[in-house]
Amino acid sequence: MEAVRASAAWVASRSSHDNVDLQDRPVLFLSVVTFCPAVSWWYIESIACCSKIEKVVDKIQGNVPKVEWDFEGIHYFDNGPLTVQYLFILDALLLLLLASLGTDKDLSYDHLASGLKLALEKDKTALDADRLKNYTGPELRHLLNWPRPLPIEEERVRLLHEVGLELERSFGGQAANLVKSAGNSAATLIELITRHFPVQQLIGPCLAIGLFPGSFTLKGHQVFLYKRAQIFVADLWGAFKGQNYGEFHDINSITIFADYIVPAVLRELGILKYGSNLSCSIDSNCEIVPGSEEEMEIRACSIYAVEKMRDLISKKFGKQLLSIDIDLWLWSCGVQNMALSHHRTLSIYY
Ligand SMILES: Nc1nc2c(c(CN[C@H]3C=C[C@H](O)[C@@H]3O)cn2[C@@H]2O[C@H](COP(=O)(O)O)[C@@H](O)[C@H]2O)c(=O)[nH]1
Repeated sequence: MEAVRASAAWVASRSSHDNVDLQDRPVLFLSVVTFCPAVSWWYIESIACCSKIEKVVDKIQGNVPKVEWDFEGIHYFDNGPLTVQYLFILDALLLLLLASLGTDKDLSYDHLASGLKLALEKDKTALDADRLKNYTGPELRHLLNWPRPLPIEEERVRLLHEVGLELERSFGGQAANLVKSAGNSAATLIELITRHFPVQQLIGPCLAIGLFPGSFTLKGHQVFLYKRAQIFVADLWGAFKGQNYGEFHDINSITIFADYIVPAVLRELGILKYGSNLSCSIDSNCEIVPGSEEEMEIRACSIYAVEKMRDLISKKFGKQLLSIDIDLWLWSCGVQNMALSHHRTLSIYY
């Protein structure tokens, strides 16, 4: 997504040393980097890259370990439209709740993925649009086999209703039709998702747009992350192995999905370096305010760093990697490292 790349580069270019330092950050060009992607990238490309990113790229010799989609064995897959419906609902429900401020993790990604899988195995109509429109909180709990009220249950139920309604209104009730109408273009699919599933909400200082939230405003600039919508595309690509519903001619336009895990892995690798205040907040589990400069910088610099890594791998080793593959590698490392210290933001817009 060019919009994601350009805005991540813009945030990276103006990120303060006090928060996130990328070492090869284009600080000098702060005032000239604009939203015009061509201009942004020209300036950023002119930065000599002799940083930690290069060291990491050299160390792995441009070889990113291949991580298979569903390496955890928790997703539903039947090679057809029901899988598309499943992935769409799963990604719509990925309201991250950083459990963070508290102690234990409530309803993790694994719970959601395997809960919905089990529900579909029991009843193939469980995710039909007319059912989605009518679920109540307790019914959703039952569907997910979750013993107590879900975290932010009302919000999840509201989102399910919206998904059901819009799928019915515009796509004959089927997420597979939404995917078909994108004509094998990842960028078009993301555009369709953010256009058809809009919800405007003001949270803290930032405006999050979309049931699949796409953009945030930072100092008057729109910053695009498209995390969940891009994850949906990546899930289709991974599940269907680039065929059928997973065939996208522009899959290389997808960036990483800026969550809280990938930045923590990049920090561990030394690619992201946080200033002392931010380091201190993260290491002592303090909340990072949603929509704050710190949060945006952490997420956008992660996108920028991985794009840089990808470019370097291409230049030095002649390999064209997808950001999706780098993301899955980093993410899978992160989820397996329980001791990883990550930023904690209490937000449903992840
Ligand atoms: N960057 C990135 N972030 C990802 C994923 C995935 C799942 N990808 C699937 C695709 C193939 C594999 O087999 C994976 O299962 C989830 N997440 C995010 O992690 C968070 C987990 O929250 P919690 O469990 O509550 O702590 C949540 O924000 C969720 O949105 C990914 O791939 N990359």
